[in-house]
Amino acid sequence: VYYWDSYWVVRGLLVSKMYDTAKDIVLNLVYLVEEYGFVLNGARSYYTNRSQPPLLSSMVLELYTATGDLGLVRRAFPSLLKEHSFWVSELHNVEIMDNHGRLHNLSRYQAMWNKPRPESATIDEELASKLNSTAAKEKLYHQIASAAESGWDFSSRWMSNSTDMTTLVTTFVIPVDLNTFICKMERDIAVFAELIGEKATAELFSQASKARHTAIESLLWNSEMEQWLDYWLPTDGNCQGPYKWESKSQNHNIFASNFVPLWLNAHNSG
Ligand SMILES: OC[C@H]1O[C@H](O[C@H]2O[C@H](CO)[C@@H](O)[C@H](O)[C@H]2O)[C@H](O)[C@@H](O)[C@@H]1O
Repeated sequence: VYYWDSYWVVRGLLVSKMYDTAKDIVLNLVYLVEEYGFVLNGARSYYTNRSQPPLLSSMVLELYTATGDLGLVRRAFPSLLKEHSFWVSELHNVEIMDNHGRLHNLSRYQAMWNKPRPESATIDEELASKLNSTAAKEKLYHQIASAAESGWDFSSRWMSNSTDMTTLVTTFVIPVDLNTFICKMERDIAVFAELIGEKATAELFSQASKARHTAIESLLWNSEMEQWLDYWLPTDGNCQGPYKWESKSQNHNIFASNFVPLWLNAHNSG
């Protein structure tokens, strides 16, 4: 099982009316949250240091929409809350102040790893051999694993120099797609909370989704290009923030991820 691949697998299974199989995949992912606190990149022991683009709530929603299985919603609900905590924890959260002095919270990818990926150790060591110090190599391994968490391994999206993989700076990028997925997760949790009668939680997550939507529109939207752009933090900092937003820090390159807010329709319903 791979995390974000499962989203499309589940959609395919639902189209094929294989509801039980789709549900079992979702329950496998729920189990990973129960066991590890987040959905692993994949169900293998060497993937315990990172997740992947968070689409579990979307899978639960697709299943509920197709089958009306409220039992599944109840079963998955605590895990969705737990997964949300993981994505807004100190590890992933960054505070940025906009031009009007308003503080926003957005998330970035960050693996808990600074060694070669066991599944691709030779490739990673070969790349790191271009660097001199152990510290520089460990930083590179950390950035490689974080890029793997993004599911975009490996895109120039995460590189300061698009032709040199040793310049990966994944953890310094605030990604459009990740924040859209979390915004949708918050909206989905609000819907589920309403369904199971948890009014206070529904209100909390509806507010959280609106706040992230505002952050995405304030910091990532580019009105001249009419698309959302990844935002780059200064790579010489410690990445804790709060950072002061600067228009020059938006990445003006065009990636499919710039349009993810359209795909999820997150721009309309906040
Ligand atoms: O289709 C599964 C995934 O395949 C790619 O990434 C995976 O393989 C990498 C190398 O073995 C590994 O380091 C990474 O953590 C895995 O996720 C692909 O880039 C992913 O998008 C995809 O989900």
